[in-house]
Amino acid sequence: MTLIETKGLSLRYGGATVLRDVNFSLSQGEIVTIVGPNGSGKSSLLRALIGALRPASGTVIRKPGLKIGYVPQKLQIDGTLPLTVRRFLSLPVRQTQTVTTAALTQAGVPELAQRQMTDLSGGQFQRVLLARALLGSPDVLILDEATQGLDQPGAAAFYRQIEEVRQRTGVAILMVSHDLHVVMAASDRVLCLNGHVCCEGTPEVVADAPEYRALFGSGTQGALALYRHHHTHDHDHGHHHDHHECGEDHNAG
Ligand SMILES: Nc1ncnc2c1ncn2[C@@H]1O[C@H](COP(=O)(O)OP(=O)(O)OP(=O)(O)O)[C@@H](O)[C@H]1O
Repeated sequence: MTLIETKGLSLRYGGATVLRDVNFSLSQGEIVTIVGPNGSGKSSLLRALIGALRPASGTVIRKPGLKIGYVPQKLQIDGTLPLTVRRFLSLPVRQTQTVTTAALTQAGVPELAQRQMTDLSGGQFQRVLLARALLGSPDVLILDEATQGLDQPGAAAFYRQIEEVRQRTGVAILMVSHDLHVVMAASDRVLCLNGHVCCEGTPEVVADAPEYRALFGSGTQGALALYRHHHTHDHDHGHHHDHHECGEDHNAG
């Protein structure tokens, strides 16, 4: 079932078009990653999908009643305020202990409930943000560079947790990431942006695409083989592995 879809979506800030003609869809249970160089329109696409940015042309279609959980890149917490993890999860909407415990368990960190937010490591903090996004059982989880600042094992562990959540709950996951190696391995489908959709498909197809290699080089191939784990499920989304010509100037190499 399609949860979110864009048709011919173009986005503009003032007179500048930052993304044009994006046809994209996210189905139930899918993990899709958006990659692309800095300024290629990744965050703008996320903002359009959650309704925070109006299309210049084209449409965004969300399934009626769609619930979206959002994991931001970072969140500033006032270091002078004592705030336990459990209380943080109860802001701004009060949650029962059962609900917060369940969310923390899903995020893989049930033991953190009584800890102070300011005492958490980067990886633990991101797990708590994940738990917060899972409150209310979303249909879609959107993560905007949620592993920024984590080392590679930390990022890999975070993505494994996401995969586990997906398997347990069937939530669809859309993420923006610069951790190309890890992300490619954790995704069903990758969307490579550069002001438009450069290429799209399974991680293997995208890593092989000349458009992707022009942007990122060919170094991800080996890492991909190393990190790739096998999904036992099978999705039939009917997506094509599209390759488009990249009109932008590539920063080759
Ligand atoms: N509020 C804004 N007003 C004007 N221009 C903006 C605004 N937000 C983003 N842009 C521009 O739109 C383009 C796309 O930005 P966006 O943040 O979507 O890229 P990105 O792919 O997420 O980049 P990064 O990887 O650096 O986070 C950039 O050229 C950026 O400068």
